[in-house]
Amino acid sequence: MSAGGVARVSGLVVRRGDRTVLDGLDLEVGPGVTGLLGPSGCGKSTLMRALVGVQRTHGGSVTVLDHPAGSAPVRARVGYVTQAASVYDDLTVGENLRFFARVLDVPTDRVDRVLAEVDLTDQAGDVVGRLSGGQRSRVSLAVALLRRPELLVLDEPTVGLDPVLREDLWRLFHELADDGAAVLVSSHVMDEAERCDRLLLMREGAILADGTPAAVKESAGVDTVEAAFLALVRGEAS
Ligand SMILES: Nc1ncnc2c1ncn2[C@@H]1O[C@H](COP(=O)(O)OP(=O)(O)OP(=O)(O)O)[C@@H](O)[C@H]1O
Repeated sequence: MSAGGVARVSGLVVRRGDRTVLDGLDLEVGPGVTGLLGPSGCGKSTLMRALVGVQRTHGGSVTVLDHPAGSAPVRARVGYVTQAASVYDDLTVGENLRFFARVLDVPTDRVDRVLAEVDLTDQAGDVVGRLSGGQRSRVSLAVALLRRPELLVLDEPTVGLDPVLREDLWRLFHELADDGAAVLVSSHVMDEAERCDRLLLMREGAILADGTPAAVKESAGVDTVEAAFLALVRGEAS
């Protein structure tokens, strides 16, 4: 693995139903905030599931922190937040966090720290079922942060959030990356691209571009990441 590499995908093949979603994909994920951007259905969630070791694969390999993805030595070192909130609606925010801290064998004094990180300290006594969508997704994120993951995989964490909350979350992703985590964030909206240290532009299971937002725009000779994506797609078609 190259210096700083946290996850490495090599020749990955994944079929879902009768469709080959990933067909020999190669990439590495390192420290910093990496954005995985591409249209709905291009395979972002499938790739993320493979990185955390919950996706059946049909070829190639996925290595995380020098171990096979999903294997016992890395499970506690990887955090994964899906699009569906995975917390208990009938418990309060604090009760959820304390419950998961016990299940995950994390000292319960981490709970206050992660609630502050996701800006939910004031909601600690609120029942999750009565929170807004953005607050609920931050509870799931707080659970994922309990074990201080070295690789944090976030599947469309900003969908449906208002601009202020999106801004706050992106700031948090960068703070986590500054603390040393590799943060992989998927999105199907290109306007999130500028917030990433590195971009992976994906289409139909393939990586079209890999680089900083500035480099991706410059190599396509355009001003926005969206225009770069379109130029790359047109270039492929011609
Ligand atoms: N459970 C499933 N069974 C069969 N095919 C599936 C299943 N889940 C996803 N797929 C197919 O796999 C392909 C990739 O889906 P995936 O969820 O990885 O895309 P995505 O880029 O994450 O999309 P989105 O942005 O909408 O979440 C899609 O064509 C989808 O139809």
